[in-house]
Amino acid sequence: MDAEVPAQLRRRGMAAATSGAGRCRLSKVGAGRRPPPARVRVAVRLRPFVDGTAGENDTPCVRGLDSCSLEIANWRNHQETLKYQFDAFYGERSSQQDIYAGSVQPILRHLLEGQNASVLAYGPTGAGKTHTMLGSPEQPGVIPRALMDLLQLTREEGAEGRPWALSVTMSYLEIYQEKVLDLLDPASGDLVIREDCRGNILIPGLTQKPITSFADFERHFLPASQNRTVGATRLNQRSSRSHAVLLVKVDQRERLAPFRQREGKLYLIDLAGSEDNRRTGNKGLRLKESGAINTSLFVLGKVVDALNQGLPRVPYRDSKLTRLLQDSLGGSAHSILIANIAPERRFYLDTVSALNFAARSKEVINRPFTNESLQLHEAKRARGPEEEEIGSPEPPAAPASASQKLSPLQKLSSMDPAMLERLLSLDRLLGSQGSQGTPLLSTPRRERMVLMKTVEEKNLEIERLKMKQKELEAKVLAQEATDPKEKENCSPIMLRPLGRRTVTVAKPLKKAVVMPLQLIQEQAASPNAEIHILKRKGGKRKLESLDASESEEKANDCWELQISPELLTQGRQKILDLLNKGSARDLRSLQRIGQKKAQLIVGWRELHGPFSQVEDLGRVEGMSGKHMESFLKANILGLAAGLRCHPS
Ligand SMILES: Nc1ncnc2c1ncn2[C@@H]1O[C@H](COP(=O)(O)OP(=O)(O)OP(=O)(O)O)[C@@H](O)[C@H]1O
Repeated sequence: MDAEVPAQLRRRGMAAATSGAGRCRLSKVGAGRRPPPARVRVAVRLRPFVDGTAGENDTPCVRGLDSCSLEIANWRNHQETLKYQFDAFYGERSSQQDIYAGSVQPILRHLLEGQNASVLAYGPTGAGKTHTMLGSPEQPGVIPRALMDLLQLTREEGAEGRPWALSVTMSYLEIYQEKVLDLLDPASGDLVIREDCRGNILIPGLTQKPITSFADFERHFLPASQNRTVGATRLNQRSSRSHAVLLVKVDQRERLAPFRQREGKLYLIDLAGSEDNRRTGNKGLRLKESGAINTSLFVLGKVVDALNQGLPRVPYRDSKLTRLLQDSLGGSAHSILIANIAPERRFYLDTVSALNFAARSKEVINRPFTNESLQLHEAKRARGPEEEEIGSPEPPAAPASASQKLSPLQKLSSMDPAMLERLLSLDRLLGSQGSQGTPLLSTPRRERMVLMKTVEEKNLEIERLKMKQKELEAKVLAQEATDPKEKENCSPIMLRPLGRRTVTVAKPLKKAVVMPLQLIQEQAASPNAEIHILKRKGGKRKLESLDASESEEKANDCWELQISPELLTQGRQKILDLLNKGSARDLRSLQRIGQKKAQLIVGWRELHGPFSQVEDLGRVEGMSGKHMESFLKANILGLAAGLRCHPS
């Protein structure tokens, strides 16, 4: 959320909000009835090109099809688009009132029935979350509109002579790096989330301010938002790197016997922007923040998925955000997730991942959108402007309908290489999920199991082929090594555990020389054998004695060639098994893997399924190319040495 709340929101925002809220259709109904379990509804909002972002020929890479679906260009096949289906889709011409009236206002009445509700704005940075939630003085968003409506409703329902007395309080907090911080009392530090015996979630010590009017709300909300601004300036973009949570509680007390009490909670949440660190290149604090953001968004995805699929276990406790929302997501609570997306081509990847996060279903449509755009333009010209107006029955603010003409989609063929590389890695990721582009998170359980099994079988097949190839290579090289001419220049390379102090080392050969298997086994039987690596000096090769660290450095470039293919494969397999089956604790037994990395690996595995090869580890957050290299070297050499000394 942009921390700065426009000053005019105070007056103009209130007036504008009133115009929307004044026609409030809320009513207090069905109190006391047990409601059916509610799933999380998902809406997508596409923002328009904002000032200065559209190039001369810029067209969106995503467009609405009707009030529930949209399509996005498929970068892999320009003749296809990907169609996504949601509970609601709001196009670029939709107004703040459309989103509020269509997706938020209907759930507010449940608060007066003693039920909870939540509205979450999700999406990449700059896609319009703050605009949707807070808005501007001219276009107030969900927060001012909902507050205006709720306050008006509670005034009416709690008036003298009515059976219930109503009161409203507000709290405002942020979740930053898994810490719960009170924005109404910034000095209070990290707060604890607790659950009472009835399953209600509480934050002891969190400030609650009674509010009876919108002016009251602003009096508390504006300075609290300023608190966030200070943090944002100091910590660089902190505002978009925390989840901002506004909690509004409606308490009801019956005026006459039996003096019942009810409480309804409304969470209005501007989530931190979702991002991919491999693309942003985040380091240090940014990386840490991103880790926390991605973890909590990932858990939120799992929670929404579990609720919508009716799974028996919902992983609320896996992050502070979902723990806080435990009694307001699922059960009898009413929740709406608004995924915000941007039309610009540079956001294409973020848009695809936001849609995959939010999607319940997706299909590929054979639609050559570039041709279609042309036809549309031509048809437009042929029809003339008047006809075009008549042919567009929807009011401008309404979501796109199937009958409406579709705007042309952005051509993705002229994509820059960096973007292409990012897409390729996303594609590999989706490919490794065996999903053919279907988000695994949103795939029904049985289907998911079948997919996982297929992927596993394919991976095994690949592994078998790889091993065969290595064996063949080893055979060829072994023949070369025994060739008398070659023998003059080469001597077998031996490997010993890294811990040895004195070793005989030479510069790695350009040509790999792999010992015959038999010889390796003989050497393995003697654990004290030294490493013999040839070094070329002055055109001749000679053996030199160096200490272990120097040998490690010298052998850096071709360490894999120093190990027999069999040992290499076994070492890799051992690491792979550990990566796929080990707990976070087991994973820490690997070199270069600390507690945080171990947790990230477990998280990645839960999201994407098993690693198909050790190199997949590079997809885990924080595993840079360099880190991967040293990880592989340290672990494979160590394990291979262990295997050689203790062959299983
Ligand atoms: N529907 C919209 N109509 C007009 N302008 C919009 C719309 N959505 C967003 N914008 C504008 O786009 C810009 C970025 O939007 P916004 O700040 O809401 O993004 P955000 O997702 O909250 O980003 P961050 O995560 O960095 O806070 C702002 O200038 C905002 O006014």
